[in-house]
Amino acid sequence: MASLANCEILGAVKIKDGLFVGDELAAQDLEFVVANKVTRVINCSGRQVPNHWETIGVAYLTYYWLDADSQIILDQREVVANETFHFIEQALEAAESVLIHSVRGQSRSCCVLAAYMMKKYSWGLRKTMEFLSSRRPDLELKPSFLQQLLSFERRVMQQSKQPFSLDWNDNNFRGLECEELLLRNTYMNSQMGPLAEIQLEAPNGASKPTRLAWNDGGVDDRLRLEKPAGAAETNTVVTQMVAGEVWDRDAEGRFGPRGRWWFHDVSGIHGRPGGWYFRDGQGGVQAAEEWQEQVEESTYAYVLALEELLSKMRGRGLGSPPCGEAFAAAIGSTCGSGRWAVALSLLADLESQAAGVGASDPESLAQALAKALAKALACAAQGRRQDVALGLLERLRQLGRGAASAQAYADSIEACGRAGGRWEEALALMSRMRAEGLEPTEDAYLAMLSCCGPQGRWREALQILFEIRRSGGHPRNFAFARAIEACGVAGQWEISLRLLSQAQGLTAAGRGSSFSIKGRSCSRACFSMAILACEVPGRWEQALRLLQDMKSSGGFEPALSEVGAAFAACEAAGADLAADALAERAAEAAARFSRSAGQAEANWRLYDVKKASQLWEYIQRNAEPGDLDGVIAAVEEHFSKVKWTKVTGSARCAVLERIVAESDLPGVRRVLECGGFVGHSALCFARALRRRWEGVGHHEKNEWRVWSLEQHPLVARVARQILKYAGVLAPSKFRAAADNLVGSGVQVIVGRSEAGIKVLARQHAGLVPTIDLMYLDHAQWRYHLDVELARSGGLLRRGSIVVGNNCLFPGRPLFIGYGLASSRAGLCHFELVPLRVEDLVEDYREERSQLRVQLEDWLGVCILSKGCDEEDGQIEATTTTKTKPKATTITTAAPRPAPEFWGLAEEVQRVQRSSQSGPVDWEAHAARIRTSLGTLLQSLGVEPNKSSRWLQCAEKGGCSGVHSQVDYAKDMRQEQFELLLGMEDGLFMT
Ligand SMILES: C[S@@+](CC[C@H](N)C(=O)[O-])C[C@H]1O[C@@H](n2cnc3c(N)ncnc32)[C@H](O)[C@@H]1O
Repeated sequence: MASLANCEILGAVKIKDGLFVGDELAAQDLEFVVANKVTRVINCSGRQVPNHWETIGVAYLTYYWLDADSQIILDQREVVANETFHFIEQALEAAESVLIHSVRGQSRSCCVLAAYMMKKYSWGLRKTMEFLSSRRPDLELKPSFLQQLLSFERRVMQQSKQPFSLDWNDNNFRGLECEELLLRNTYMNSQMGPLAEIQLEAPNGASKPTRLAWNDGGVDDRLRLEKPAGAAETNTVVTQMVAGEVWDRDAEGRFGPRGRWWFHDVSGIHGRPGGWYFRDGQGGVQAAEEWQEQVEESTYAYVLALEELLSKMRGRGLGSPPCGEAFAAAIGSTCGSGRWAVALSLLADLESQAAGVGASDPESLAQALAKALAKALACAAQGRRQDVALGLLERLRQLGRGAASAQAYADSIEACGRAGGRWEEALALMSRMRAEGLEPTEDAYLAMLSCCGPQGRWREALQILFEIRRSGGHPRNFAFARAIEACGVAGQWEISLRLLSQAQGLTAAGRGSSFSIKGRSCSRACFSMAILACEVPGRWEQALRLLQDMKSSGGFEPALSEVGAAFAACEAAGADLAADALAERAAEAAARFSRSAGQAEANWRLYDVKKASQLWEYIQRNAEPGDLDGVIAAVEEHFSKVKWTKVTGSARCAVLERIVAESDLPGVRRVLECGGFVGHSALCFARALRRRWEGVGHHEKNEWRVWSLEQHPLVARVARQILKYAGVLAPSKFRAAADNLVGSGVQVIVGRSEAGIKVLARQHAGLVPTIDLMYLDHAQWRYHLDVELARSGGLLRRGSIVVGNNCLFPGRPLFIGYGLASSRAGLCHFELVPLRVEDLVEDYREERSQLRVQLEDWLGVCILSKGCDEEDGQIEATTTTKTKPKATTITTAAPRPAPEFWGLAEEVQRVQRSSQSGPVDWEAHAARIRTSLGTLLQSLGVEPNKSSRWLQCAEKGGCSGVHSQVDYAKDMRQEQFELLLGMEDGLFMT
């Protein structure tokens, strides 16, 4: 008999009297609505399905949710749960009916329905889902909705005054109200029928009888369980059969109760042998290492399965080795999927078992614990959780008997690197490892080099190359690439080039490396790092030659970063010689090169260049030359009405201009911006600076300046054209340094921000700090690092203001973490300025079409309380000249973002990366990051400052012109980021 689970259910399904759940067909079925007296509808898919019957008086509660894992349905404050609950109850009290629908009626709507049932009857989630799936066997809740329901269950249980019913057989059903009793009986009856059978189909479609096949034939042969026969074969049929209480997907991917245990006849999933198996009392087999794969999709199933496994293990006293091993594997898979809290509690559990008196096999428990700790440590390193990793290493050391192995140290060193190049701690680990009699492995050396490279620790990096050789090994390309990077960052370009030729010899000898750096092969990375090493010192001839070698001898097509760095090297040389002609020639050389490199063209982000050029044409058509206000208005009009471009936008610029206008004395006169793009923010700075300084006092004192750093040479060229058209481009022979002002204006510096800052700092050496306002609007990883570069390079003073854009959307968690850490260290005052901005994002449904959304963003504002102009033990003087004031550099360790911020940064990175290759659901991302950052900040007692002094711009009319009002987030319900599609232009500011 075909199981009901195989049926496709169309239309509405009755859950109980007066309550229906359905799909889009049900939503438009007037006959159904009238026949069932449906007077209220909860539309969970307002974007996809219109409110069909509003016009005939049906009341709607509409939500614009996506059927996506990132969608928040059940918010922590229970706004949605309460709203829907009362909406349903009101209809039922009036003996009318309610339809809850989405597009397919299987996920969003069922999530709302489940929350209602749980609240109404005080049922646990499992029981509710069992009931719902008896009514709607094709239930297919998104895993994250289940997770939200799980949290909802916890909250409701805490608040509930009456006991929760978790099971159909709990004893309190006798006292049930008539309605609930009816539901119980309905459910029990449904279990007598065909639903009890779960039929699985073999891949060829033929029905396959369920069968348990133990790989060891039931003889408890661990070896055969570990590596079953046929494990190497691909496409081996995996029979998954269930009996009991665990919820999971079936072979067709349907979610439902699949019994009390998973039984895998695992003879290799896609050719991948299974791992450790846990054999339960009834002879079931749990492939613990397969968990992650199996349950990634379903956190709920995961947690249930884990609980089940644990209680079984506890029941059995964890006595036998397979249990301990399975425990270790479970911890590994838990950490691997980022469920730290679960993993750490598992570890604590295992530790207390191991420490317990009378464990039946303490030796194997200790081994299992060591294995679990090591596994968790490796996962912590991958997850950039240095804090967790070092804690775990310590616990391994305490276990003794070599538990803290060389690999554990290597993983810990890697964690230091991944958590932001914490090379000092990594070095300390290296020495401790040696002190404990452990020889560093190749992994440890490579991890150490990964710490040193980005931090410019070139001496340490060379020392490691030397040690690898001394220990009889051969440094591979990976090691060379990192060492070349370290030398480059430290300005040792000549050593970088020498190392590159050694690495090339290595590749020629066939001793390269299979590793990769940022997705590129290491031999390619060696070239890349060497070209970057030429950027700051302006070694443009070498850079261009390397580009050629890279292609001719390496066979690699240069990408944007490499061509851009060569270009910037040319520009830096041009700037040094104050010769436009040279810069022009260098620019041509780089552009010619990019034209000849097919792949480079693709990587050149021509899309950005095209948009920038379109904007430039629009400005020429719509603004007069020399009319700064007119040019800014044209940029903003183009942004809001014609095409979205990644400019700062007027709401944010209003705040920036206000900062320039109203900053405390001595005031903002010199601005450094990272990420100039077409110069929109630079234009706004120029306008505010002009207003503040021009016409004030003696003309020499009126000068102001903006340095705009932009890595994309072709975009930077467009920016120069626009700035020139607006009449604010600095004269061409304008020196970058601040000591020799010869007029006000904006100077565009081409190249990576870190290079630009170093060039400025070098030219500026020996002078008082000059940057009054630093604006960060480029790559998220660079925000805090560039502030530190500017600070340590002597560019920032006490009272300098640093503003980071996009802190909430798309998110700059590291900058927030850095701001908070600096503020705690007494180095600055930090605040988050909330803004409600309208943005256009590309619609994920129709590629390249645009979606207008209103969303919240935060500007992170740091006001330095200590600059590099201050004498205090942390600062050392470097140079003094007769005519110039003392210059200083800071030698203290930079404040670092706390580890929790790194995970969020990864998340932002993932989304930004995927937006480069395809459409992204930005609204869902906005909602997710709002929740995660909000929760994190709440735990730190921080919240955006709604009464920030920088916010009242529009109200005061302080920043005239095109700005519309800055309306900041007051009502957090609005954070659902409703679509403003269909709203009239001009209603919201841009
Ligand atoms: C959001 S746009 C800046 C918008 C600009 N502030 C405005 O209002 O028009 C970011 C720009 O940063 C540039 N960028 C990204 N990473 C950079 C880096 N490390 N150094 C310099 N520029 C960078 C990108 O090429 C891009 O043009």
